[in-house]
Amino acid sequence: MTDPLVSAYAAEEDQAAEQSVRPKRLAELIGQHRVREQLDLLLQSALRRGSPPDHILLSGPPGLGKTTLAMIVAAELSAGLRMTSGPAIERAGDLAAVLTSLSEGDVLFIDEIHRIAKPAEELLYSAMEDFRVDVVVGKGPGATAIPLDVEPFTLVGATTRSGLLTGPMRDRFGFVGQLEFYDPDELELIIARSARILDVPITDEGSTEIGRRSRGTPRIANRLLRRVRDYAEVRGTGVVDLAAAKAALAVYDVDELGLDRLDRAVLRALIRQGGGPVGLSTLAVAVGEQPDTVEEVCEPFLLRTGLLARTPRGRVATPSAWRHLGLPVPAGTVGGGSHAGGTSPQMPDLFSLEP
Ligand SMILES: Nc1ncnc2c1ncn2[C@@H]1O[C@H](COP(=O)(O)OP(=O)(O)OP(=O)(O)O)[C@@H](O)[C@H]1O
Ligand SMILES: [Mg+2]
Repeated sequence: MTDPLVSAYAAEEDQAAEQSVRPKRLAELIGQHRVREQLDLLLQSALRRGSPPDHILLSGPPGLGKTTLAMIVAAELSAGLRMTSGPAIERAGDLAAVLTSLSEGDVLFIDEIHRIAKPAEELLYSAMEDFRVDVVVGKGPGATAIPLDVEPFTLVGATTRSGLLTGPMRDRFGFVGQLEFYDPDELELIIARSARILDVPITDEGSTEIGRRSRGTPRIANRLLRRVRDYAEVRGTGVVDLAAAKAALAVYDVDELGLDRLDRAVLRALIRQGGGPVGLSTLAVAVGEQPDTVEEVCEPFLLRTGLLARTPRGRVATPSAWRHLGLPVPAGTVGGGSHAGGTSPQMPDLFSLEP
């Protein structure tokens, strides 16, 4: 099972806690400079023209700010916001009801848009392109399609798996923003900001330590801040400082790189196979998880930190992975010439062990 403490997926506790610390405007957003700049241009020009901007697709691993950005888009446009998700739209009729009730200029946010049902997806195409939907009334030979107008709106779609989107769907977005993992210093700023909002006393060393162990993910950073605060209140001085951060993160089994139990299990499974290559489905079985979770949540971060590499024949553990787990790097096994092309297994850690 995914470790609830460092999992990038939102737990129930997060949902309430996240509301208060969510940045509300583009200017408040920390990090994601590229997407922020691109969105700023898109929204400013739409505001000047006085018409809704192109449809926006946001993609990236869980917890990096897709929902936050969707809310920001609506706020920057001073537009109404409707929120739904792919899995919630089971029938085309569900979607038609949402679409025809939109007001001019509204932002419609569809989370997990890659999981929308096929008939609904096709309805969405015509709504996105022509602001029109055909609603089928009746069944069998007597069924008729009634064309209905949809007010001009902006769709903001979010996906953790842009690779799963169909071509026609992807083509209908005028802007695709790819969210990236955050650097430790950006996470440090996010933690300091959240601490201010939550009225948690914190030192610079405290936010640095939590930031570099937050797995590149603001959701995890905010969650670890709450856990270290608990520790500081119960066993420490009440201040989130370096000592409290180190002690609390040890209690919660968050390692030096912020890897969670599943990340470590993946690395161990690879290493048990001599470092790989191991195929995704075999790897998923070995760690008792869904292949989707391994691919969506674990791999992006392990790739980013240079602990895992993808090769045409499967996933391999890099020498950094062996070292991270405290194991000697076997000569010639990993880091040898076993996989052609791709990333060099010798590449340095992007997140080094030292701050
Ligand atoms: N750039 C940022 N600056 C400050 N805080 C951020 C930023 N991005 C995200 N956060 C915080 O991280 C939390 C998670 O972000 P959000 O819910 O937007 O992630 P998500 O990408 O939608 O995740 P999921 O894929 O699970 O839906 C938010 O509560 C927000 O407070
Ligand atoms: Mg979200």
